[in-house]
Amino acid sequence: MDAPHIEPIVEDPTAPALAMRGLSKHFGKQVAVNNLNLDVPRGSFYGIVGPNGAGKTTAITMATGLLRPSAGSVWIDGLNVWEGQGLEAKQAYGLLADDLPTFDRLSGIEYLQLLGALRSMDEATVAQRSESLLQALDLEDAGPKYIADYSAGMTKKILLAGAMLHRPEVLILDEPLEAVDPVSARTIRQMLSAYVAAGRTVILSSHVMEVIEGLCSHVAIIADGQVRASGTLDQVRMGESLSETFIHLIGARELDDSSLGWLR
Ligand SMILES: Nc1ncnc2c1ncn2[C@@H]1O[C@H](COP(=O)(O)OP(=O)(O)OP(=O)(O)O)[C@@H](O)[C@H]1O
Repeated sequence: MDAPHIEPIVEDPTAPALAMRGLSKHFGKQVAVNNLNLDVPRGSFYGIVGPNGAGKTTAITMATGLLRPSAGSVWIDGLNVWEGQGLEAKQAYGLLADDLPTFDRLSGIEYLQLLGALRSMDEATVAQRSESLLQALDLEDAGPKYIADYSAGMTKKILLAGAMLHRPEVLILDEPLEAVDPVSARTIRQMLSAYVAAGRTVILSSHVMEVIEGLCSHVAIIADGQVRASGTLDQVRMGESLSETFIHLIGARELDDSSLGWLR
């Protein structure tokens, strides 16, 4: 296999939609993210993949100002997240991640109203956008109900609606299609593609290579807290499927049949 493509980072970190420079995170002796450098070009649909424990969630959490890095800097939409522009940066992105608070005792509609108020949006715009998002995501009936009573897929969809409500420049989504039924998944794919077509940036992390290959223009493979390959989908795949590239880069592990003989 040829050397993997790693797209060089640009000189001006305010130019990309998201720029990570020398980003590191240590949890005691555990190095979760290790001097990570990555640019997400504006207007791209950017996939982030990597094995379990690669550091994807930690990097995203630091990039969005929710977890302080041990070292390094992050710019979102040209705004320095950790050095003085964190509040402005929070207006510039929308985030869907598993451990976000969902305010279970609010209904879906109230949750969107709360987010709208926190983002200083006017009520009429919030109402109009909420209605169209709930309709598109097949949550019309669920809208007045407590989020505590939502299924996993419904919760994912209301979090997605919340991330999109203020029409951010950069949408960052950790496994947005997980637990979502195929009809809703198709709608979400169409919504995200339209979002990118309108000139905004979507960053998506997923373990499902077909999702990344079907949607993304660019991809980064992350392992051990570092970028192992990055660039356009074709630059990274180098004529293979993304799944094959991933396995070549990360290394396949063969099942040790003898130690699992008891399963038979
Ligand atoms: N709060 C924490 N305390 C200690 N270690 C942590 C913490 N959060 C993450 N880690 C460790 O950091 C490493 C990276 O974890 P992270 O959740 O970022 O990986 P990931 O790529 O998102 O994995 P997955 O694909 O399984 O979601 C792992 O080894 C994990 O155990």
